[in-house]
Amino acid sequence: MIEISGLSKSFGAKQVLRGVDLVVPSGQSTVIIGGSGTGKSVLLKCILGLVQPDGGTIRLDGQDIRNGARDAFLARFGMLFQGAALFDSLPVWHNVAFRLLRGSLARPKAEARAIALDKLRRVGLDADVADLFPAELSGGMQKRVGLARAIAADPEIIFFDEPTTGLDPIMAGVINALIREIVSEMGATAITITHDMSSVRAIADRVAMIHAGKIRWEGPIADLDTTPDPYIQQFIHGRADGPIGTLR
Ligand SMILES: Nc1ncnc2c1ncn2[C@@H]1O[C@H](COP(=O)(O)OP(=O)(O)OP(=O)(O)O)[C@@H](O)[C@H]1O
Repeated sequence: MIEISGLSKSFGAKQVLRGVDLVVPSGQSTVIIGGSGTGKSVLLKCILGLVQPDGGTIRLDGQDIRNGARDAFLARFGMLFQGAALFDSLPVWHNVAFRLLRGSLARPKAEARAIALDKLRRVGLDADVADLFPAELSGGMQKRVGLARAIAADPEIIFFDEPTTGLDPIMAGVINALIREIVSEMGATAITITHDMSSVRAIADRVAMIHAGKIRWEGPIADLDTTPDPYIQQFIHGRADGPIGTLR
């Protein structure tokens, strides 16, 4: 379980997070929604320790993330970055096995390759893709490779940052279904940032909306459509009129 309480972060005069309180239950898929620039990525970066918050606490299984070994902490996470973020100069299998070839998770090369091939198979890619370079793959295939990389070390917690951006609706559906399957199969805790409402519905057990630096609404996906919260209603229906200003 990840417990975030009173998290705040400013950049210069700009207050991005103003006291975020959120509990992310283990083994469930939580999706974070909110307008552009509301601090969704900053929140994830705070959890990963890539951005230092100004105030508040983040606990993982009861322990403050500032205490304890950094390497061991990061080894528990997997991450699918926006745009897949593959290394162009490395073949696909090497991209997937990246974290298995160095650091605390290092394995012998042959074993790392075998794991990479297994994870590629898991996301629907054949072994003949393993020795290609990322530039030789379509955007959807690159996303799958990014997904295989995110699960390569069997992480307990996986972050998906806008997993369907740039994909056609069918490929987006395939990636959503894969994410859902992987999370259920691995029993992993997932946190996804997305603007894509069909992704929210396909992936989420729980939804949290961030607005004006705080969690505006949080609840099970089944309550999303029926909540009277005007911010949620405006957001999920994509209305220009409502309490969320459109001049940003
Ligand atoms: N390192 C940084 N230095 C200065 N400002 C930053 C930094 N990182 C983020 N910000 C600012 O914090 C705000 C929130 O950014 P963030 O990337 O978290 O938004 P987001 O909700 O993920 O947006 P989007 O949905 O468009 O990706 C933005 O105004 C951004 O400019």
